[in-house]
Amino acid sequence: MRIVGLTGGIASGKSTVSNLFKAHGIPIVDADIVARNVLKKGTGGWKKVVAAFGEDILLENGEVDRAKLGQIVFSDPGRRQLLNRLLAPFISRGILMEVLKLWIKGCSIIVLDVPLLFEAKMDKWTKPIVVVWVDPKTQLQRLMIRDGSMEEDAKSRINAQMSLDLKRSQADIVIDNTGSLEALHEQFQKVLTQITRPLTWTEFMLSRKGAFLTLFSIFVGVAICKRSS
Ligand SMILES: CC(C)(COP(=O)(O)OP(=O)(O)OC[C@H]1O[C@@H](n2cnc3c(N)ncnc32)[C@H](O)[C@@H]1O)[C@@H](O)C(=O)NCCC(=O)NCCS
Ligand SMILES: Nc1ncnc2c1ncn2[C@@H]1O[C@H](COP(=O)(O)OP(=O)(O)OP(=O)(O)O)[C@@H](O)[C@H]1O
Repeated sequence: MRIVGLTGGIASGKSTVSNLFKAHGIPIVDADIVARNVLKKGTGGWKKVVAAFGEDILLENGEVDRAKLGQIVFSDPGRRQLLNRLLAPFISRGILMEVLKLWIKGCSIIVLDVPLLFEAKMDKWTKPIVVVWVDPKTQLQRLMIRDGSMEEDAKSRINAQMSLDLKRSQADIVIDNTGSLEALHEQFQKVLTQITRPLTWTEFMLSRKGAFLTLFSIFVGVAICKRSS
């Protein structure tokens, strides 16, 4: 199974791109949805977060007040690291379960849409890594419009993530989403062709599976030679 990593910055257009993958029948594992599920009332993640942040972050119905928790963690790096540390094991486990389900279903290619793919060191699970890049001004504008947020709040959310330029430098494939949706669709078609084509022999040999098969063949070959000598 090929696991494609899809990442970028907040409001850079990951969900827009992942919807295009979905429309082409490619299943998506969305880390934001997994993260929401592991913070639902009564779950292990919820208990840890309530114990660390206190009941003040709860709504009357006992669910986490996401807007309130967001305000706390996006304005305080220490509190954000604490939240990340508490939720990371639940989120990785949740993502792994979703991947396993799709593997059991026999999917040959899936896309992991993870905003913090590099920050959470999940990049090693995925190949190729697609980064949706956008210029900083457009990113800020789109974020403020989408969330109806003030500039200061939007900036603090952008600054809570690794810089988009650094993410771009670590990508296998970059989608520049600064332009129109039509321009995005055009780039997407090329990316789709690129990631759905079969691997060349060299790419396969350089992949982990290829390296494993090569080592395994050498090992079996040596064992057979030893037996027959
Ligand atoms: C702080 C929370 C409650 C705010 O909820 P809210 O509904 O306002 O935002 P939402 O979850 O939709 O996230 C929107 C975007 O914020 C960014 N973001 C979310 N969490 C983080 C974080 N810890 N650090 C940096 N950016 C983040 C992502 O780009 C995400 O797509 C929520 O984001 C959360 O629980 N974050 C911690 C879990 C996490 O790491 N999620 C990212 C999945 S890898
Ligand atoms: N090329 C585009 N032109 C105009 N608007 C766009 C374009 N691409 C995305 N948008 C809009 O920008 C906003 C952010 O896009 P999207 O929600 O896909 O980002 P995201 O990276 O998934 O964000 P998050 O990290 O918060 O989940 C949305 O309102 C979306 O409709």
